[in-house]
Amino acid sequence: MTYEHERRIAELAVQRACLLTKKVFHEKAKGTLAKDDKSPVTKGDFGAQALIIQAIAKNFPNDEIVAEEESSELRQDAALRAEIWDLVKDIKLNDAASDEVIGGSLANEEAMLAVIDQGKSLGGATGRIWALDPIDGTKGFLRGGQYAVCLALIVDGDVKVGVIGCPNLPIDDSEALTTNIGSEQSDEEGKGVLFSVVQGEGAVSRPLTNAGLAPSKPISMRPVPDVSQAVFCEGVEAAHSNQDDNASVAKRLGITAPSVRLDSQAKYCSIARGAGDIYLRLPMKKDYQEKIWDHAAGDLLVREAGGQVTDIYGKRLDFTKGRTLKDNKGVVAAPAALQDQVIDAVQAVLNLK
Ligand SMILES: Nc1ncnc2c1ncn2[C@@H]1O[C@H](COP(=O)(O)O)[C@@H](O)[C@H]1OP(=O)(O)O
Ligand SMILES: [Mg+2]
Ligand SMILES: [Mg+2]
Ligand SMILES: [Mg+2]
Repeated sequence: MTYEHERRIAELAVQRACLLTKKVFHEKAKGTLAKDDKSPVTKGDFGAQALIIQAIAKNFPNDEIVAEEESSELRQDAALRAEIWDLVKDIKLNDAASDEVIGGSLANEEAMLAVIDQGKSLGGATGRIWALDPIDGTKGFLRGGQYAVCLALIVDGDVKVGVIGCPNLPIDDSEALTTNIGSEQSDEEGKGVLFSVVQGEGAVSRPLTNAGLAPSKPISMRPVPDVSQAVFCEGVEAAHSNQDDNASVAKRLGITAPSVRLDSQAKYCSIARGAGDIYLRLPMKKDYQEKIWDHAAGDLLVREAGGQVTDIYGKRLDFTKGRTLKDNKGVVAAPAALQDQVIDAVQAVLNLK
């Protein structure tokens, strides 16, 4: 089937990167730095980016990569660089055949820095471009909450493949509906899900493992007969989306259940498997441009699971504009049958009509 090879490489690469992020998650010192925009980056972000780009470069050497991180801070910090190299050089899938297809050890620290910097593509409307967020929700990762390792393949501006690893999400879909997954200390038994999707082939999930891929099962959004019965998801960080506006939209729709707050693209994953129904990300700042690596995989996952994903104007997310979604504002994702109603409420709350 189309893109099956890309999907498998992406799944294995994300699964292996999750072994590294889980290791860092349990370490007290996560090697946190503040980037120019004040957002945090950790050993986990750099290490996961190196491992995933290595797998893409080995299998698809002509593809471009738009990735969140770059190596300049590490080039000035020998101690941190050595700590990351220590992690990266030892992480392997516990299944030789699986590790082989994404493996081939990096030679040394310098090779690791070079591979991290292969993620500097400017993106755009043509060609094969991977969008990589090695840790989405770094603040959640540092808080002990949800985070996700996210990878998507965009071909001529269209998302074809999406893979998201969520080490702290419950494996059991229904448990996810009843537990306050946003604030729970996690990463124990029963946690860790790998989501994947290919355009036209549907969305699936499987437990994350430390070896080869576990068997997958199809996932879909759950039917919501009446919008007032919907559960909505939103981010934990109040600076990333307008929680007051999100609440006003919910109220307008007659939704009384409290929101489920969780960091990262785990929100797209949750609604795609029926653990919640609507994802609202109403803008905080007029000038913030969402990044393609924060949405590409989740966008396709939700659409293939029976949903629609648009911005606050009801426009599909446009991945042809470079590294950011500069022609979109905010994100609204819902079951296809409810999307118009939700967009109407969003536009009323934001005075857009
Ligand atoms: N002002 C902002 N508005 C929307 N998203 C933001 C803003 N600042 C940072 N982000 C991004 O939101 C994502 C996390 O979303 P959520 O809060 O839903 O988990 C991160 O990728 C984060 O980027 P960064 O990686 O630079 O921190
Ligand atoms: Mg992110
Ligand atoms: Mg990130
Ligand atoms: Mg970040």
